[in-house]
Amino acid sequence: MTTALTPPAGARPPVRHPDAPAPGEPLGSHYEHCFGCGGGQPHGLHLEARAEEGVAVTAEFTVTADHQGAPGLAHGGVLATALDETLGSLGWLLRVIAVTGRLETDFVRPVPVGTALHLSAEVTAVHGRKIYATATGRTGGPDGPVAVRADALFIEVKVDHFIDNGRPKEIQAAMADPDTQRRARAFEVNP
Ligand SMILES: CCCCCCCCCCCC(=O)SCCNC(=O)CCNC(=O)[C@H](O)C(C)(C)COP(=O)(O)OP(=O)(O)OC[C@H]1O[C@@H](n2cnc3c(N)ncnc32)[C@H](O)[C@@H]1OP(=O)(O)O
Repeated sequence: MTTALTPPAGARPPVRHPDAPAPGEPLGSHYEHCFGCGGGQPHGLHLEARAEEGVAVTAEFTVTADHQGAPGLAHGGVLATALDETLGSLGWLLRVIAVTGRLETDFVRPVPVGTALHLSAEVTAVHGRKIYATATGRTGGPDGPVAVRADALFIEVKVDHFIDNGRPKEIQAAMADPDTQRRARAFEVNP
């Protein structure tokens, strides 16, 4: 792991927000057209995450033929996306909006099409806007062998990050999303 992913002296343990969803509760999608979790992406991962105790989540995603790199095997970038999405959903337990600054991934075993990847992620430390987190993806069940793992640094941002950088068409549509939980996750967690 690079030094950029080692929490500095003065980093603190994460604090679960009092309004975080209860352990076992599904987090839902933060954006209909998110490639990781959105229902509106036919070839997306449709990853479903739920809250765990502490500042942790678990999630599943099944590798389909749309996700291949080598014949019959998941593309590494797709697996990194699954880790990134799972890690990204941790922000909802802290009630902050955060984007990936750095994602360092180990690909330990190939993951065949048809495999359900069992992901788990947790925040390990927080230092100012920097959120340090780690994730694993296992095959064969939540206690199966590790196929992929990642360490990551997320950076807390304000909603302006999306307003200033996203395309107005999608931003306006997302802000008018009638799904209030999804809109809250995307934009209203830390106004
Ligand atoms: C609509 C739905 C919404 C819902 C949102 C949820 C989306 C979930 C999707 C899954 C997650 C994603 O893929 S998110 C998409 C992929 N990620 C992105 O597009 C981010 C692109 N990068 C950026 O926009 C920017 O670089 C930021 C915001 C990350 C940082 O810029 P900044 O705000 O100007 O902050 P900056 O001063 O540079 O950095 C703050 C501190 O973090 C450190 N830092 C920053 N980047 C790194 C790095 N790569 N490696 C090490 N350290 C770093 C700096 O050294 C500094 O430390 P110090 O000096 O304080 O010590």
